[in-house]
Amino acid sequence: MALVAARGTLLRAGVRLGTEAAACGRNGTRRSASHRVLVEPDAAAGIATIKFKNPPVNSLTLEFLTELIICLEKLENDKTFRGVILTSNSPGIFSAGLDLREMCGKNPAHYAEYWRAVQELWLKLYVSNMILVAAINGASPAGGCLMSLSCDYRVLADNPRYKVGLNETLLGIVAPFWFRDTLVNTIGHRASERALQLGLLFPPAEALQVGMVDQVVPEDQVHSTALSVITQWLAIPDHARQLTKSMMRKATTDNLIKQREADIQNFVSFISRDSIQKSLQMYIEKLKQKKS
Ligand SMILES: CC/C=C\CC/C=C/CC(=O)SCCNC(=O)CCNC(=O)[C@H](O)C(C)(C)COP(=O)(O)OP(=O)(O)OC[C@H]1O[C@@H](n2cnc3c(N)ncnc32)[C@H](O)[C@@H]1OP(=O)(O)O
Repeated sequence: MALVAARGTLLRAGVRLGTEAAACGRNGTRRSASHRVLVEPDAAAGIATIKFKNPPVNSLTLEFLTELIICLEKLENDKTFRGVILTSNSPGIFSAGLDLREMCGKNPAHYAEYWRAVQELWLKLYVSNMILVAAINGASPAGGCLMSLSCDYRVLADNPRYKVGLNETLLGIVAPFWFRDTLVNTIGHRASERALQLGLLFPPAEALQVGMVDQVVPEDQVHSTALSVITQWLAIPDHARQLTKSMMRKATTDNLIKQREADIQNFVSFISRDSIQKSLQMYIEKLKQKKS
């Protein structure tokens, strides 16, 4: 049902599915997946690199989310690809997380459609049968960080400006339980409690220390490191690795699946509150003022 909704959004957005299907195909040459998602397939290696291309900051707009979901689904169904690297086409910004404009000044039906797409992306990433490695080549707050936490391994470029973390409280909003669970599963309960309450954004050395990322490497080695990690993981028999991943992660995704509609309703009523709308607007203003 979610994918049908996602396809509906794409068609409304004027994205041609035929073009996108071709883009996630198995040719060894670089192709453009859609407007916002580039896929570089290496069929011989069984690895595809997905590059986010939603300027200026790769924020997760509904259209971008939808394109990512469909692209991941196509790769998942194409047995050529056993590993995927997620990275940004614009070094400096991995992803600014959820698009604030999707959560501001819209109607409840829009918020519901948007949140369903956010849930769907997380579900696709978190229990993917493929090996997912995040090559984090830029800042990655909130939803951007969630995407990387949903991968199997994270490589972060060593640049003090590239902070990662779930900073929702700084916006006056609350990370939902499945964001929390993803973080807890990665860095443990105590570190998550502190990070979530304070909305901490960790620079590379701290991110490594707390376990938000698995490796910090010089900026120009992020992709090659991700590639060599995937190559190591590819040596493990797929069925054993996949069943183990599922055993580790399924309870967390089942928890959302069984209360998915309630989670959407909760998001819609929370985000529609006047006080939350004001907080978000103030935050957007602060981002604008930072420039002037
Ligand atoms: C019950 C559950 C309820 C709620 C849960 C909701 C969960 C939400 C999770 C989220 O993901 S919320 C989003 C959190 N994201 C952020 O806090 C990131 C904010 N952005 C930044 O910190 C910075 O923009 C950056 C570090 C990513 C990049 O910095 P820089 O390169 O200096 O770019 P600018 O700040 O100048 O931004 C350029 C441009 O982009 C706009 N923008 C930035 N982030 C977002 C965003 N998340 N959504 C939409 N638009 C964004 C920014 O306003 C600028 O726009 P201009 O029009 O001024 O050019």
